[in-house]
Amino acid sequence: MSTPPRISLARHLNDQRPEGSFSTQLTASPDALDIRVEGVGALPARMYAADAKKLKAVAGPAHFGRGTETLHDTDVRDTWEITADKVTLGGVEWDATLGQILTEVRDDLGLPYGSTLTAELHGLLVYGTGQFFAPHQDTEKADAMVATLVVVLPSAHSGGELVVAHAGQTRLHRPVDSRLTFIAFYADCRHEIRRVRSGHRITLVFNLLISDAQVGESAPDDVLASLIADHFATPAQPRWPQEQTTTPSRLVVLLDHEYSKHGLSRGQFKGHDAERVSAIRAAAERTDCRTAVALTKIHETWNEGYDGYAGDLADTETVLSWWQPVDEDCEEIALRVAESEICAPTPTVSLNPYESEYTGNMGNYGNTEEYWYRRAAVVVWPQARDFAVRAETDPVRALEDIAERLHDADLAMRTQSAIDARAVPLFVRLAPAGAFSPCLKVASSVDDTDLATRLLEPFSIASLRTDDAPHLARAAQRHGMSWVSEIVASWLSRHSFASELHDDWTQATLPALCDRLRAEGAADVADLVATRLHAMLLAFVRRSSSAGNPPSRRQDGYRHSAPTAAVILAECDDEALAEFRSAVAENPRDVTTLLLGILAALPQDDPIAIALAEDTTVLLERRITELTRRHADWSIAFDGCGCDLCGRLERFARSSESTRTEWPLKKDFRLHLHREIDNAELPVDHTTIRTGRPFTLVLTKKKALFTRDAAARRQATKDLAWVAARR
Ligand SMILES: O=C(O)CCC(=O)C(=O)O
Ligand SMILES: [Fe+2]
Repeated sequence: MSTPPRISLARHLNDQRPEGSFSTQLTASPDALDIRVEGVGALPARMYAADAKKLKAVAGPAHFGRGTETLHDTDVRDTWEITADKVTLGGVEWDATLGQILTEVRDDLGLPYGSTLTAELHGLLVYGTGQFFAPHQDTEKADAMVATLVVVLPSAHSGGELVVAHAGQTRLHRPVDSRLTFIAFYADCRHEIRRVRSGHRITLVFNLLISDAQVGESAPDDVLASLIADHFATPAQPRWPQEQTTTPSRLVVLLDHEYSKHGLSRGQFKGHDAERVSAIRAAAERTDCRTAVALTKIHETWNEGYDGYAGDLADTETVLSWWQPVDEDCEEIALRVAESEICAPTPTVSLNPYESEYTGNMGNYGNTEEYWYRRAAVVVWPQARDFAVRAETDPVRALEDIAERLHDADLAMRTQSAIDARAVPLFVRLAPAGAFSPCLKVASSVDDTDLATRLLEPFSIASLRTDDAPHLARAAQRHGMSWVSEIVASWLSRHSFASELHDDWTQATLPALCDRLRAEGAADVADLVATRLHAMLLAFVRRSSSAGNPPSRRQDGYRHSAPTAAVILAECDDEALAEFRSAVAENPRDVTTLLLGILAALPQDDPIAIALAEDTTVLLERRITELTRRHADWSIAFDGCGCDLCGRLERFARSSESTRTEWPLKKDFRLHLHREIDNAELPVDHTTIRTGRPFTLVLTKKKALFTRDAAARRQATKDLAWVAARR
């Protein structure tokens, strides 16, 4: 199998590695610098134990930073510190000497030619015998801080070496006796001050700040450009024999140094990262690709080696957590990238993880070690796949972007979104909150009705807001009324009619949405939405009234959906109202609960309220008559499922004399009757006597039937009076 282009690319970038290093060491004559310390006075060019003693007398124990905290712990850092405000640097030649040193440091570290470094004194440190600073990274205190500069002052000592590590390499810095020794290193490199064995190590520590650090233009690199083009043209290597792979959507080139978001935004690249970034950008431009700077989180799981064998990489996951495309705003994202999209000139394993975890005894899996890293990266993707790449990274924003551009009726964009088959299925899968409006905007602007359907179908009515009205109107114009009708039907079908979401949407949004649609000249769309909901309302009434629906559940449903029904009826025409009235007349069971709720939700003088009040009155009067029970009348209204057994139960229930009956019945029949009685909430005791074959079902009417009906009658009478008072 041939080498994947991304691997050749990593090798190529390594070959191109410029001379820039992660640390450097220079010296100057001690005469170049005069130092005064408050409380001590001028320091001699060469210091001895007595000078160190004086310095310690005005110094405090040094602290170190961890996250946002400042800590003191002599197991981590054991040294004396004099803060910068107590130290004055001077000398006729000092500025010139430092300026020269900083230019050399810039070039040695491989920082862009043309950029300027400035040194900001952080403090003066005194390490006595046994003192040290454990391995650590310096916090980049200012946005522009790229490196740390240490000036070791002439003072005899042994030990106290400064060791700097980066990307698997370490370098040991020992000062040059009787000179000022300048050691500079990138602030993200781990470094330590080894224990001082004798004498005193005395240093000045500076933060190095960079300005004018824009990445320079690189001469186009033909090899790089053709490798990038190959990467996007070559399907990923299959991970198992039959795997169907596609060509990668992006290339993620991992950088070697660590950066803050701010540093990346400002293009403050360190060492050979700077060259790499500019070379990649130049090559990307030549291959019609776009680029972004990004931050990644990498999680590696290693199987532990045994018997001296190295472990192997069991699993790795890389997530882009933040990015900033060129000339655009930055954005927090969360996108998993495939291994086949990653180019790592420096392997992640040779860097320092920010967290690690060892898991022993994993049964079959052996022991594993897990590591987490943060790495900066440059992301490259073909202009032609811009939409798909952005859609995956941030679907909502990508759509908004397209929607914006479509607004200008940009024909090119229109065709692009229409043909971009890679992206649309993604929205359908994600249907993220917030994507609805941009999807609707796009759908209202493309001629491809099929694409419009695919974009909008996955959503529910709950996503449709009043502000979407103009776009819905436009989409209706473009794709036709039967298209809107289908789309609206599918949005509405996502929730059942009396569900909370449905109710909330109808009550909060429907009236204003219909108003807006009418104002936009799309009354037909408003009517369509209202008609669809009206049809759902009628179906709900029919469904609710079925005999199998327990009365208490039916009443609850009616009580809940009455305000929604009122809103729907208010949007409908006379014909629709007439239909509703006849549906109510045909399905009278408990429907007064619905009607009373609707009346309560409407103003008294509303024509709908007036019409429905009439129906309510008729139904309540009829109900009061039904509930008026003669003394010792034991009849109970019941209609069963229509089967013979239910017929027999109905005769028993409706009989005004019969109060108890015993039916020897097989188990299935008994079960059916138990269920029917419970469902209808009949005031009838139903127990089984478990003797003989078959067992006997005993039905006994409960006295509660009299109190129950009396209470219902009182309530109906009250309701009737309430309706009358409103008229
Ligand atoms: O003392 C030094 O040389 C450097 C100390 C250091 O690493 C720091 O202040 O962060
Ligand atoms: Fe440090």
